[in-house]
Amino acid sequence: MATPLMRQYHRIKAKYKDTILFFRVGDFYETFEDDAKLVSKELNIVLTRRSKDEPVPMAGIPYHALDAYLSRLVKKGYKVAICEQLEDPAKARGLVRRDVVRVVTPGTLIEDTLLTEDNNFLFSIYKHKEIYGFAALDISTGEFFAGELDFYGLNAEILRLQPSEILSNSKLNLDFQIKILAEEYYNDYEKILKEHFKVAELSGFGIGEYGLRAAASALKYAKENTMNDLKNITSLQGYFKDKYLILDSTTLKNLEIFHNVLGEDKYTLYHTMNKCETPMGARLLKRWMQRPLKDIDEINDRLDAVEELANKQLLQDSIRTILSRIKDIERIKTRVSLGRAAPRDLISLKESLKQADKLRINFESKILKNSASKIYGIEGIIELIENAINGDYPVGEGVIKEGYNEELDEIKRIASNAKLLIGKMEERERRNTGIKNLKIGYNDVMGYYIEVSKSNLSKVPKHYRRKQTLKNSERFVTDELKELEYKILSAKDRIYEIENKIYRDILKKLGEMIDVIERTAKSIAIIDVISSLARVALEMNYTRPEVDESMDIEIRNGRHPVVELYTDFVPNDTHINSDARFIILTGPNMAGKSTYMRQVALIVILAQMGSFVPADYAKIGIVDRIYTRVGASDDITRGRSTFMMEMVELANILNTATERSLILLDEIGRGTSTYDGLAIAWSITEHIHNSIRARTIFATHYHHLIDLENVLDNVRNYHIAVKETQDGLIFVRKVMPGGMSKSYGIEVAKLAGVPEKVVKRAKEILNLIEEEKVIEVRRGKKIIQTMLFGEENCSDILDEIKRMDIMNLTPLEALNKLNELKRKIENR
Ligand SMILES: Nc1ncnc2c1ncn2[C@@H]1O[C@H](COP(=O)(O)OP(=O)(O)OP(=O)(O)O)[C@@H](O)[C@H]1O
Repeated sequence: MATPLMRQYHRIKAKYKDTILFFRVGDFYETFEDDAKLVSKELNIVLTRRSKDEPVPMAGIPYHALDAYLSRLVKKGYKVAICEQLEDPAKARGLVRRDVVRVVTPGTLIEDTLLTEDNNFLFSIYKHKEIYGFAALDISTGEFFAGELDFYGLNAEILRLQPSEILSNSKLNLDFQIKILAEEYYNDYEKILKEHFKVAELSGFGIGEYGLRAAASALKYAKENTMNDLKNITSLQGYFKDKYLILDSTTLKNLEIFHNVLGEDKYTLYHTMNKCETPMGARLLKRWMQRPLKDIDEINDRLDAVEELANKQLLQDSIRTILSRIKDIERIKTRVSLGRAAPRDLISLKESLKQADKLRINFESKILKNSASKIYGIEGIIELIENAINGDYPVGEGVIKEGYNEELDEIKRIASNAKLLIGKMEERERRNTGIKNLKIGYNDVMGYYIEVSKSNLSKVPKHYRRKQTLKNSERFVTDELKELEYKILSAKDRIYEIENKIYRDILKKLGEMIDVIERTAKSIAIIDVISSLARVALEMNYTRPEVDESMDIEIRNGRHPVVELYTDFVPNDTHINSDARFIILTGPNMAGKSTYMRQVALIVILAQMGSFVPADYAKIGIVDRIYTRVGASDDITRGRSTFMMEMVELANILNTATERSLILLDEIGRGTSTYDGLAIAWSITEHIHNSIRARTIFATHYHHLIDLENVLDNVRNYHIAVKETQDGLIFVRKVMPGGMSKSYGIEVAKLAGVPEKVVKRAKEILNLIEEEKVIEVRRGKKIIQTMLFGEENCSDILDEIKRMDIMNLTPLEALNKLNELKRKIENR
């Protein structure tokens, strides 16, 4: 028979079946039964039994360690329901009332200790046929946006945002863990959104129905789990992909924008460019990098701002000093509006706003001017916190400043008076009784007492009442002492109550000014990003790019922003325009082909996000999407071969690229036979050149492809020069016009330390192949297959046929001639 406590547990657990239930019992959060087994395994804590009579598996954690354990479970993707005691166990009659106050899921965190500086997105998907409505909500910052995408776009958006939790109305073939939500989360979308945003019409959002459904589900889910009405989420932005340069997931990966090939954060474009001083700035920089712009005016506005700060180093320095003193007020704002901000938060907010005030500088450029002008109305907040908050003290124990509330001050006066009187009383009683070591002490059990040592007991006056006998002394109380004690203790309770009420009021008042904090946080973020871009521009010697509607990508002395940090970098030029749209780039392995192609793409991305670029000069005709087909990595998880992966990616490029896109191809067709590969590479080049007409750089080993320059108008050959010396190859890393008709695979193999014998033999075989014009050599047999590439190999036979005078041949002679020709061909 279960005890009442376990019955209560089961009742609550039944409502939160899909979560781990943390059940508060005294100073512990306990888990029971299957939860306990799981938790003990995942957190490596002891699995015990509740009691001998009730052998339920149990594992508990001390209440003060909650956040640390929570964070570990949530990181592993678990949902945890926190069940609290809703009344003081000392005062409860019978079983303490308990209920769940919050369900913690990875995508709905607000606890500062569980969050990193990065955004923490909850992502929701509503699939309808081929349309994917989606919404991304970060309740820790209040950011919320929604839109509609196709499958590729959806995938890219997920990769970009790295959400902590993904919800969906239906099963999807994605590489991410997805939680299927009931239809009701999506169906009531009109009601959910209208009520939350207090609007009569949803059309104002400019977001399609499926995007709205996804948004509603995210909001409902977040509200349910936080058990909060999430007033901090004040707007829903439309996500319109036409506005941005699209970087799909493959491209983000290949260009190492946010993660390098090893999946780390360092040696990435973001890491290089992020010199932001505030978390708000760092998050915004990431957003700008995820979504470079296409609108020339908007890009130039950003560039103007970067230029302003890049040119004024003193101003830049002082702005950065100011920014470095600003805390994450975007997150504090959220905690204020959720009523969860701690005194420390308010102090940080006040100090940050004081700094923000200094950013109201007379800027020249539009964006900076605009941002500075939006920092206003902060005095009220600063004043309120300054007047009310005493310091980082616990609420109820002195957090409210003297002079803020009369009633509180009065009670504090009474309490401190009583304390003073007790202090005086000690003196007086020593005098009156003549007991020199008489002491007034305090403990939680007895309250105030007068302590007299055994040797002085005879001097104790009659009105002292004995309370406790210790080894060497006795403790007494008097009516007067108890009266003073009552004053002090009841004052303490009152102070606790009043301070809590005042504190809540302050949070409420701040909550009413939340738009001021939000506006200021946004301005700070923008100023921070601009100053970060200006700092990089200055430190790394970047230049302002020209951005226009042309088809040009003209770069002089361009550099790879990341590789240049750790090598002696050789800058290179790029000349792409409407006449020279398709670059075929040849050069041996290790020459720097991939680095060069990435460098071009990164410069385009930087330019369109409004940054200066690593080059002496750059002119970029707006690009609408960057495609990359780089390197070969097996996608073992999906069971696709390297070649298959390559073709899937190619299909995507060929089906969706436009004339405005930039395509980078590295070694197409490597995973198949040489003929196949060459044939595919050839026909893809023709197709992109003739039909898609996108700007393209194609790095290849197939030096046969350089012949295409003669056939296709807009193809240009370039190669990366190497020097051949007696000791082998030297890479000079210089991109030069013209194709390279030789590949240096064997030399590179030698450089890599392949044994001399193997290298020598490879050279022999290569000579054989080149002399005999064969391309396959099997098992030591010399010649197996004649190369039929191009007509010249049979030209002597063709000449012979041309020369033949058929009219003067007898049938037998003709037959003999035919036989002879056949034998000739067979012998090749
Ligand atoms: N312009 C440059 N200046 C200095 N070092 C460079 C330059 N370009 C590339 N490198 C260095 O050369 C190395 C090889 O470059 P990369 O990977 O681009 O060669 P690759 O031609 O693409 O080789 P593969 O065909 O084998 O993939 C890189 O590690 C890089 O550090």
